[in-house]
Amino acid sequence: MSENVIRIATRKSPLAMWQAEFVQAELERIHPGLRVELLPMSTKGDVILDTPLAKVGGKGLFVKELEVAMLENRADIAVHSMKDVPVDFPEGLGLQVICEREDPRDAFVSNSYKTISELPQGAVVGTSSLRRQCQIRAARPDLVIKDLRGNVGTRLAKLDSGDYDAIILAAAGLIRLKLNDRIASFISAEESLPANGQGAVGIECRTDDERVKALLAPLEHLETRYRVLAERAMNTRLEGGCQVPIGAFAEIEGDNLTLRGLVGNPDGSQIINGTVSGLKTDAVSLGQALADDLLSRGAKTILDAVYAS
Ligand SMILES: NCc1[nH]cc(CCC(=O)O)c1CC(=O)O
Repeated sequence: MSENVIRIATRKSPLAMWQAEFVQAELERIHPGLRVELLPMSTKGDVILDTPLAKVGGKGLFVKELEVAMLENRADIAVHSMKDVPVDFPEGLGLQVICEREDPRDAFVSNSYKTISELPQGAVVGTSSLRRQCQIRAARPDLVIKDLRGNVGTRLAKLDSGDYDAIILAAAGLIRLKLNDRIASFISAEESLPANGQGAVGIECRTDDERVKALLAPLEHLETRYRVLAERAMNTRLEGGCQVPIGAFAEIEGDNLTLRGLVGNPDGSQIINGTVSGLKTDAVSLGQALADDLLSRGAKTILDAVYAS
């Protein structure tokens, strides 16, 4: 590989392309003379659209092909939404950089209503996220949750065609695609605790590629790293696949990190909440401690029941 080129493997969805082009522009800005090429590709997750995501094997489906491209040296880096990155990496690959986080909240999107509480009895809400479903049903058991797949544009088109009264999307994706005007309201973390890593972009590369690692280093945002490390550590300790409603959201003030976590069941009839605080440099152990706390207060029973079903 030429010394002056970095190749980015990316999914072809508009949001994935935005994220890859963002990293491309940042790298070219920081390193004059560096050429950054995009290698757009389809993943299994993009192809299987008719089956609920929770049933087809989950988030890893969106990253496998990108990882193979890096291992086969057809690409050097992959840019991911941290929310979609599985906790384990294949041998030889690692998450090198976490970039500054966009708004981590969920967004309420509707052409008729401003907030969840404005929705009439029995209204139909679109989301395929068990985390969102659990928290919405806990607050509003009357609402009907209907599966909603596809990229952001597809989901908005399904809302506009009248299949749903409202849909829930990550605010970050809408903001990045300049679709801010579709956000009827932001859903607070109290109403819907975000998913671990939501709104953050991470960059994966070969662990032995010192040239690429040095070029990527300036894109690192340390505060986001601590937050996402804490959130992911909680998920990892819970062994949370995407079959289980889990929320994890960290915030930092000064040197202090506060992590809120939640485990529930899909119908929202049970939710276990918890919070830990400590030094941001202890992000991983804080995440693990919160997971243990949730497990000891009922999360274990919920997780066992969900996995057995
Ligand atoms: N699950 C798909 C996905 N992965 C990342 C985002 C949004 C952007 C982000 O969280 O960084 C979305 C769409 C959504 O949840 O609405």
